[in-house]
Amino acid sequence: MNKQAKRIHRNKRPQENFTGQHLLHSPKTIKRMLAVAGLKPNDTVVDIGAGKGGLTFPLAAQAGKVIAVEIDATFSQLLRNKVLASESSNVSIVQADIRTFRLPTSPFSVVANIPFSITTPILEKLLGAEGKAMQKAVLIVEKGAAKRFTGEAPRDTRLLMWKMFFIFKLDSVIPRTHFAPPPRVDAALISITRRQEPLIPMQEAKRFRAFAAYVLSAPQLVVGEALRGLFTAAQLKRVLPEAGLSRENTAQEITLEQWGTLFHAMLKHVPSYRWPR
Ligand SMILES: C[S@@+](CC[C@H](N)C(=O)[O-])C[C@H]1O[C@@H](n2cnc3c(N)ncnc32)[C@H](O)[C@@H]1O
Repeated sequence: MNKQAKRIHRNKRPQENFTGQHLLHSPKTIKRMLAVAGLKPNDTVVDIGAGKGGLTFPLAAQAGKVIAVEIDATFSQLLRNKVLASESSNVSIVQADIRTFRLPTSPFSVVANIPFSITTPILEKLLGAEGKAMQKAVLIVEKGAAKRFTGEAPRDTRLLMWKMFFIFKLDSVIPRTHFAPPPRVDAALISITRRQEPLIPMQEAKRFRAFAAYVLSAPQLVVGEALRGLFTAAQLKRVLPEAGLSRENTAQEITLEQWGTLFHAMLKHVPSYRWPR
């Protein structure tokens, strides 16, 4: 190694912990997660990234069945030993990468302190087609991500699409000191609950996202203008009041319910060859 390489090597920051092994050691936070989850004795719950079982065993005391998915071989073995030593016959340990694990096909919930670095792939999995049996997720995520997911009127079309099917709520901020070792950022507890009545049909998710991208391509544009390429002037006169919008509202002000109404209006009134793709 030459001098310069040596200097770079010495100055390098400690390697980022991509497996996010920040174990939760706060009984208060665990209790709060259980309260938000509101599990019933017959429920199936998936613990993503079970670690040493800080959440797994409290979950097993409340749910019918717990599936604990953990990528780390040492943690998985430790969990198996804990299951053998305990009375928790309702816990299955699966050593796997959550990204390739097959989700249950009958109704289930998720309660987990997930590795922050794969938050998006986890949400894509849970909230997409594979997660069609997922009823509710109670998750610890990075605080910044939690604020973004639970903010009003998102401009991110994927998040907007998810919100047609799920209600996102910020529960509480969790200080980094509740984890060992503490992560570099604070965390937050969120819940994601499947809507009883989705705002748009499930099979239209992709089409909705294209519609949202079209309308939000200029978020500060007033809706009358943003929708002019799709609806005729006469249609807009009826559609906007139906959605509770005035011409002066901007595209970024459209609420979730209004998105649903506008999308339904497009399906009903606009010929399909003009739908955004
Ligand atoms: C933030 S820790 C949570 C551990 C435990 N649930 C707790 O709260 O104490 C995240 C856990 O996810 C595991 N993990 C990381 N990447 C994973 C993946 N792709 N699939 C499954 N588990 C993963 C880590 O090994 C770690 O145990």
